[in-house]
Amino acid sequence: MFAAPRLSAVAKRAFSTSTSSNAAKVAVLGAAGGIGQPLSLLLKQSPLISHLSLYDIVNTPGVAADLSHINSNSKVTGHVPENNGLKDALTGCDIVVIPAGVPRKPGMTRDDLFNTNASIVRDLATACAEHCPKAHILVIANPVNSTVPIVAEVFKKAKVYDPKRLFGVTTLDVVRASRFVSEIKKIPTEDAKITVIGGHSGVTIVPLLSQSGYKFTEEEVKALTHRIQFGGDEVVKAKNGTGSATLSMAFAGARFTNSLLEATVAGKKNVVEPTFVQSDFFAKEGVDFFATNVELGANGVEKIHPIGQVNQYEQGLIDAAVPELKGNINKGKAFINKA
Ligand SMILES: NC(=O)c1ccc[n+]([C@@H]2O[C@H](COP(=O)([O-])OP(=O)(O)OC[C@H]3O[C@@H](n4cnc5c(N)ncnc54)[C@H](O)[C@@H]3O)[C@@H](O)[C@H]2O)c1
Ligand SMILES: O=C(O)C[C@H](O)C(=O)O
Repeated sequence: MFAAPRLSAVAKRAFSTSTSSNAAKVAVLGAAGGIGQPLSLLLKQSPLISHLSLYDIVNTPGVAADLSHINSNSKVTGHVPENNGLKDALTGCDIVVIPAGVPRKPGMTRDDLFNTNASIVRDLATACAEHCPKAHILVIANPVNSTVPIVAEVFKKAKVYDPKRLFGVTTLDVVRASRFVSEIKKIPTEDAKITVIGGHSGVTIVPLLSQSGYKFTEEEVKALTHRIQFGGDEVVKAKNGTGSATLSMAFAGARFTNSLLEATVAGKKNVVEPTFVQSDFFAKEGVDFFATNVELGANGVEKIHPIGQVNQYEQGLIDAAVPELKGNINKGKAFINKA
């Protein structure tokens, strides 16, 4: 059973007066996949979506027909590549969520997915730049540290890049951090708000436990940090060759999409989510994308929150993350800008 999305009073008000002008067209690209299906189910419950547009290279007509029987108010359409399917899926979109791409198997890093997923994301981004250049693009496909710069470069080439509208979805890292800390501290998850910064792979995932308001032993900090950084591997190992996190990712992807809808469609203020966006914290080191808490507004990124105070251990984590991030980001950029 999937949890219903959290609806704020603002979203409920928008629902009660729902018209097409205060609800959005949202596309999910890769909608028939392990993440795509449960994510689409969760999004079907949003009163802030008027049209849920599902695209995949296979099986979306069936997924769309199934979801379309749910008696929430959004229309659902399914699209495959034939007959201009991608164009129809994207035209008029306000938000595009991209979980299209292959997942890891045991023994692989996220970077090992680059060879397959870079071209999938490039081609989908090219279509977005053409058919919905003003849409907010939410990238789930791994390696996020490289696929987000790929989308940026494609949009730059098409002269439609707006850094306020491009997001790497790193929500799963804070969802995990909250759950893992709540288990150790025996507190409700809503009281375990953990800031996670950096990127979305291994050592680039940097939890700032010192900012949580809780005290941890040195041993707890090391164990928790490792578990948050490598939480994805736990799932990949347990799934034993059949994929990576899908259900928790769908939950996290829906949380981020719903937050963006609340900020962009319902006009809610002070909506803050962690996300991997263009930012200049480490521009001097050649790192122009970085995940931090970001306030979302009508046009996407409203305000990038500062990293805040970190302790010596966390500074060491940041120092390890930055060069790795630089390599991942440059790899994505080079893929688009190669001769
Ligand atoms: N950002 C994160 O936190 C996070 C978390 C979990 C997984 N992921 C990543 O999300 C991606 C998807 O994972 P999954 O488990 O859903 O995989 P999956 O294989 O179950 O689903 C991927 C879907 O993408 C579709 N697809 C492939 N090429 C496509 C194209 N050109 N256009 C449209 N659709 C296409 C496939 O047909 C498939 O239905 C992976 O890259 C995975 O690593 C990211
Ligand atoms: O671990 C993976 O490959 C998928 C995802 O990035 C995750 O964090 O679960």
